[in-house]
Amino acid sequence: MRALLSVSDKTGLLEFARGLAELGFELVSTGGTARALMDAGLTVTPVERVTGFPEVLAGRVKTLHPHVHAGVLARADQLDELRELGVAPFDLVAVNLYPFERTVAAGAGAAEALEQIDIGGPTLLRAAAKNHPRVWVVARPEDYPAVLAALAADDAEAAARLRERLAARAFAHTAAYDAAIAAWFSDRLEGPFPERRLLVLDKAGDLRYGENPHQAAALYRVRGETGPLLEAEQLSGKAMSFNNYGDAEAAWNLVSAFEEPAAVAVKHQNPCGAAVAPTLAEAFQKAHDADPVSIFGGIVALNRPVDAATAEKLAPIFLEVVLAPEFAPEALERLARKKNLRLLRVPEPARGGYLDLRRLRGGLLVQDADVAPLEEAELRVVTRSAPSEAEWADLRFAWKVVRALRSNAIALARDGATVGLGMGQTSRIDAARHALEQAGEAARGAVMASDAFFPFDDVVRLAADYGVRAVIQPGGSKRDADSIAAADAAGMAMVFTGLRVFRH
Ligand SMILES: NC(=O)c1ncn([C@@H]2O[C@H](COP(=O)(O)O)[C@@H](O)[C@H]2O)c1NC=O
Repeated sequence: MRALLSVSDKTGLLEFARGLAELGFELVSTGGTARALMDAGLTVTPVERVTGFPEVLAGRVKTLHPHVHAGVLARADQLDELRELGVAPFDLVAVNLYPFERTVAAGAGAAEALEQIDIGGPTLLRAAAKNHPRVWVVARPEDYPAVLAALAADDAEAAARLRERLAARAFAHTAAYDAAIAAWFSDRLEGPFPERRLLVLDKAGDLRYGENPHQAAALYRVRGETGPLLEAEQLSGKAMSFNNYGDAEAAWNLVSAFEEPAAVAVKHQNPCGAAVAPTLAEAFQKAHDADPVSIFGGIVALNRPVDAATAEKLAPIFLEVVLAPEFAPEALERLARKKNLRLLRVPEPARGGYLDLRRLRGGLLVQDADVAPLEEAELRVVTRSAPSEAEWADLRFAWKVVRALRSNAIALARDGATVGLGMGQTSRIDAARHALEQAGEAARGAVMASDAFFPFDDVVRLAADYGVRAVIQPGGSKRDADSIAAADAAGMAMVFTGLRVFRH
């Protein structure tokens, strides 16, 4: 039996090769792999001896030769033909590829990136995978132990099943490799919306179920991307559910928008309370008090390490998930006592652009994620009175919150905390009504943010009736003048952002 070993990542190589040698395999290898094996005292046939041709062009051509590929591709019923050609068969191919993705992620230039496009390796993997009824193909070091075990066992059927699984993995591996190369070209030549985009999804784990118990679900990573929830470390509690992930991401996105200590509670993708304060414990208390009913069973995101004081406030409340950049040991000890509460340490604030993908049946809507900052230079006071300093702070705060709500959305805030939220309504006046009714007396002296312009002056008039003092909204309606006049009549200040922030 003969094995061809040609690997860039030499993890586990020596143990694997030793195991193969003990099973009676002759080992054939390319330059660096052969050297590593020989240095470890193993007997190796250099691939040049098989091809009768040196490795040339700085490694661009090593295994690309009929004496290699005929040996890999010959079916069991073609071995006589192979013998007549004077070519010996290969029974196993273990190849892993030049690290193209890692090289370009490290900022390599075009010339270096091109050199890292493996040609011979994928060719070998595809050939061996095609011929899996006879040949073993091993593309990942983590598969070495299973292959050795199957070779040592006397179960031809189980071995054939494993060879088929390995073949499927090898084709997925080379396809993903080519997808990374294609993405590298298209990013450089076509930008984020190329004619064809190849998404590679790697399973991160099965989920117990989807949005509802009758829906099966799993979590996947998008190859080449990272994200706060994908990088998060679960410190305690039950496994995260499908809905937990969605809600935790929504909470993390909003809490990451604040510089000062902040707390955000989310239910069903929408914040139900958000607040900033000099300390995290105060911020959480304010976010909780914003809607002490809805937070029940909610998800809380905090943008500072959770200290003992905050943990004391979190502990009595039934929550699904708490996520934060860190947990102090006392806080962890206190909260981990609650077995059902999931605690997530999230290393990175959610910052920077990414592509937002939304599924249609048979299609995908792709857009830049809405991370555009509020441009101070774009802010325009359009009323006779301007916001006070405290109102400005609340307007900026409310604007961040309204962006996180499903449209149509209205957020009311006061003293760095939400006091009323209206979201997911089909009319803006209904969103306003919901927010104002929820706030009640707390609307007096509060500020209001709207995710899109006011088509009529009704929202402003209603807000004035409740005592709202200042409004922030994109502006741009045909009837802006009516809303401005209503604000002026009530002595309210109004600021235009020039930026619409729908979330559908
Ligand atoms: N050109 C070839 O014929 C060729 N054959 C195998 N390789 C790659 O060479 C690497 C191993 O090289 P070495 O054994 O010299 O460290 C592997 O990643 C393998 O995928 C090749 N290199 C690139 O295409």
